[in-house]
Amino acid sequence: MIRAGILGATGYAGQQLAWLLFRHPHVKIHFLSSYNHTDVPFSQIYCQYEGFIQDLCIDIQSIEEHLSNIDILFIALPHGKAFPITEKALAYGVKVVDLGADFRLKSTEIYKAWYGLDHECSNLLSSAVYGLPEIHRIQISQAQLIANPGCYPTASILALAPLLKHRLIDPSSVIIDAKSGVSGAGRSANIATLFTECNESIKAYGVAGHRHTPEIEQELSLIYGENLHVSFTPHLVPMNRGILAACYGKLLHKLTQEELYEIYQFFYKDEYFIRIVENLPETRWVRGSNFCDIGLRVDGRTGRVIVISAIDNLMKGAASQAVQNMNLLFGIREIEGLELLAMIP
Ligand SMILES: NC(=O)C1=CN([C@@H]2O[C@H](COP(=O)(O)OP(=O)(O)OC[C@H]3O[C@@H](n4cnc5c(N)ncnc54)[C@H](OP(=O)(O)O)[C@@H]3O)[C@@H](O)[C@H]2O)C=CC1
Ligand SMILES: CC(=O)N[C@@H](CCC(=O)OP(=O)(O)O)C(=O)O
Repeated sequence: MIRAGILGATGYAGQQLAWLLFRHPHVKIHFLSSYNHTDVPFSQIYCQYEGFIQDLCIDIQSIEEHLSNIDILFIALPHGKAFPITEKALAYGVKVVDLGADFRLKSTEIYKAWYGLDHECSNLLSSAVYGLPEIHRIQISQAQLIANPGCYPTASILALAPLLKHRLIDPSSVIIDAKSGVSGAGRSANIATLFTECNESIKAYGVAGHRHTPEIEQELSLIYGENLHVSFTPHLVPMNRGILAACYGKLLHKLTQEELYEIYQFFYKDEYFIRIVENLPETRWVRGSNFCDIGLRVDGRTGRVIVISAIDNLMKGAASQAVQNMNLLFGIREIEGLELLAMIP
């Protein structure tokens, strides 16, 4: 059995991960940790797990003494909180999957510019692998430290990768217009995510400055083979879960929709979790699952292609992608524990 610990299990991403690991046939949860709910049963914080996950949440400060008893540590903490514990866990030979952003960006200057924090573990950045299995599968399987991607970057990169890999669009023309459910903002109290502040309303935020922009650019530049910039605008929509990304690019050659569908189907032909769909994706079709659904349309009038992708931000955008990465790290079936997950329309 793989012995796992979760730091930040009481957050939205952490609790979703706890449930996936609890049901995983090869995993035993060794500890769940919390910042504000120490010694409280997990099932009292998330009552849907009553009768299943009864563990007491341990104090985040005390987890060092548990490192010798686990094989993998999942970190689901706010940005800037993963540094010291990651170093300690790796020193114990524990594999680490960080669901936050602390190891996603390869440049410490870019991290500082977008997160406003000094990077405390620049020595680990060259060995950290960006955990998007459909793009970096081999590197993930050989890594010790995985930087689990952000939710918007997961949806955006998967939607645009075939177009940029095959150089089918002008890289300077890329626009990503994305919408997220409110759980993407986490469980901590925040006026912007109060029911009355975001129900029955849609708003753009982080315009021309959202911190997922450099993450998307870093990964799309790698795929394209040259540095590129994107315009990325996220929106908060009044639903609990889900991300829908509409990605635009100017086609460099005349291609029909059918030809582009064939290119996408071939690009993702071996990917269980990517579904290329004729009907445009909707968040309800991927809710509770690790799927990323992708559909597209060619606008012959403007010469643009519009690719739409949908994921569940707490699943493929966070927890189930972390499990997919763990499966690769331990050489077990990539879809183990992730197939037939409830899809709740
Ligand atoms: N929500 C999402 O859709 C996604 C989230 N992520 C990333 O996952 C990580 C967790 O996000 P999410 O679950 O949404 O966040 P939440 O705010 O819901 O949870 C944060 C967790 O961290 C703990 N915590 C809060 N403050 C501190 C602190 N100062 N020091 C140590 N621990 C602290 C909380 O403990 P307590 O409950 O006891 O307060 C809780 O367990 C973040 O890095 C986020 O960016 C990534 C992709 C998607
Ligand atoms: C709706 C909402 O607020 N979403 C979050 C993104 C959540 C995510 O993917 O997070 P990390 O990069 O923080 O891990 C945001 O825009 O900041």
